[in-house]
Amino acid sequence: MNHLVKICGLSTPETLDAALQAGADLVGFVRFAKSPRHVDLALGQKLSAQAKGRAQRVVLLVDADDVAIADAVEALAPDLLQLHGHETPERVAAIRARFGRPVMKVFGIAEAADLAVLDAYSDIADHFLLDAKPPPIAEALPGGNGLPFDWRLLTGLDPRLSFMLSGGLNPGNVAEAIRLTRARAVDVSSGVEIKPGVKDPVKIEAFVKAARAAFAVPVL
Ligand SMILES: O=C(O)c1ccccc1NCC(=O)[C@H](O)[C@H](O)COP(=O)(O)O
Repeated sequence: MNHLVKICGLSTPETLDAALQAGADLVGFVRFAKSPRHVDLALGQKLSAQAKGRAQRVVLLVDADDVAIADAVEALAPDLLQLHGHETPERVAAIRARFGRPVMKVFGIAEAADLAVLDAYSDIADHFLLDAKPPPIAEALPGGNGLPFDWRLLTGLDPRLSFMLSGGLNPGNVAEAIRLTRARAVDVSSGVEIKPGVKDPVKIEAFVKAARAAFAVPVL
């Protein structure tokens, strides 16, 4: 995974266009009914068609069953499935085999011990996304909470490990996050919004620019 910027939770043609114009490499569509960013199948299909050939299209699912995944794959024809729930290595392998799409498994990080589980997925998931663990309150979403985790937890990771960084990133902090973690790919949702579920084209452009500038700084 090399120098990629993903804008997640896009749900209107206008903000999707802003992400594409800004040069996002990946665009994410959330399929999780409780989310303010959830897209139904008809809207998801329309947005995905708009992004086709311009960015990698990612469908985000949370502990989805095969029927829900099949519906999303048929309607949105994603390039990548982002699994944002508690999917076991066996479940990730089964989804990958059944749906024939690369899979990005998400890991919630709050402490060093949370990184230990990555090993179990290393031969199974195509990509890792390291996100903040959701806050321990009943109404918290599994992701998209705009909360960063302590990026210093990643400094001990094997430098060959490729991962996408997310959780509370925004145009103002993404450069520091890249510098500290040496992430080669970043993902944002809340940090480019005016309020939950409402993306801001100006913030989207600023985020992509800030990430690209930070990626251009040589790693020492
Ligand atoms: O965005 C949502 O509403 C959402 C719902 C359920 C699972 C995941 C969700 N979002 C994930 C993301 O948008 C990102 O991959 C990641 O969590 C970063 O989000 P943020 O901290 O808001 O930038």
